[in-house]
Amino acid sequence: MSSECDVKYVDRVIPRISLRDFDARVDEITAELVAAAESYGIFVLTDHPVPQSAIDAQFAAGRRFFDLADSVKDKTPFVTSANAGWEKNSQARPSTGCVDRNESYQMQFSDEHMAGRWVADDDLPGFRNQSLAFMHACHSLSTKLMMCLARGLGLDDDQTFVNAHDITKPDIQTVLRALHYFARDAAAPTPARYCRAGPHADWSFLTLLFQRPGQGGLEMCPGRDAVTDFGHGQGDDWTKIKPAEGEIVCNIGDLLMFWSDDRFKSALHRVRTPTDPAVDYYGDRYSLAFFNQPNSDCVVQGPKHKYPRVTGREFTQLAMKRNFAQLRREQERQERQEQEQERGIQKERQSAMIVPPVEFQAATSFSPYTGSMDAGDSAAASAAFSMAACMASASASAMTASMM
Ligand SMILES: O=C(O)CCC(=O)C(=O)O
Ligand SMILES: [Fe+2]
Repeated sequence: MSSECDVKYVDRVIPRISLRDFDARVDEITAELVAAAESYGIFVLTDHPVPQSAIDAQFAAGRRFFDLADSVKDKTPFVTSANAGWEKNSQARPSTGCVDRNESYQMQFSDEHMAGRWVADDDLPGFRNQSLAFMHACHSLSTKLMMCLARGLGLDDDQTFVNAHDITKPDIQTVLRALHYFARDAAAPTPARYCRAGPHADWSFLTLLFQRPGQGGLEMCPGRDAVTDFGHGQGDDWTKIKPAEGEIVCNIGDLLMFWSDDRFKSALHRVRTPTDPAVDYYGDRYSLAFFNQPNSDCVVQGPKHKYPRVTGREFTQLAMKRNFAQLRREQERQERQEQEQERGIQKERQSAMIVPPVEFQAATSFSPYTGSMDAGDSAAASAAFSMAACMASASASAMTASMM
């Protein structure tokens, strides 16, 4: 994993697809969606049917939720089995081995998943109805895209994907996630291993992402050839996706990559951690991610049968298993690296003691050895500390990490 500071940027043109006159232009729109899905797997929708007033209202509702005291938000904590509820600084990413520094609230359509997970009307009047209305608008737009993508793949039934995302059934897994990234002081250095959202691909079928103008940070890196490939560290060059009013960023998720036998690409993306006051956004950042996730019982099988047939539930379980195995490998790698660093420091200390330079004996506090050793000590100490913090929160959230 490269650090945020030495990242390479590439100016890619992210496809922009207008949904104007959808019914009349459906073939043209389908061709554009397929081309975008086959290349970067990420595109921007314009002239779509979700009104700006509805987007603004949902951002305002999310803002009201995040402004509540943690003790109130914690009345509806995140649970993995439901993939719903509130969590803070607890989603660990395999790419970083650390938790993302944000809070999020995940909402689902089904009463079964949301039992005890909706914030109470007394705490936030109207929040539930507002959010469900927004989710229906996102779902309705998603069904148009699903129909085009099924046609583009040449499936016999262009409703295959729509039918696999039936929000009236209790086993629907689709999620609206409201996110809040905390403001950082631009004058203070960013702590080691502080990540807004580490590189990842979504497990969903298709994600609709709403950003606020001026609250930048979203970046993408294409190039995963197979859904089984994590891709972290390969082709590590990123492109910024600037937020703009009225636009929706869509990214193909792993499920659609799997379902299309890897023809449609699920893109790596992340939210940049601000480290450079000249270019980065340090303020509070809010976003809304609508993850289309299928019914647990639907059957997933690509037209070319590249991968075995699985149910929606099995796909999610396999993705979680793979994710946590990779997370563990990354955390173990970091632990080994820290132990090696610690051993190197011990060796350096011993050799400094064997041959103490004259100036070291005379003026300890100005010695270059003292200086470098102190610097090493404090770097190692702070790395060890932050790793311990990461490990603690990662294991606390272990299997609670949300599914995207
Ligand atoms: O907040 C964002 O812009 C991206 C969020 C995201 O990628 C996720 O939650 O999976
Ligand atoms: Fe994501």
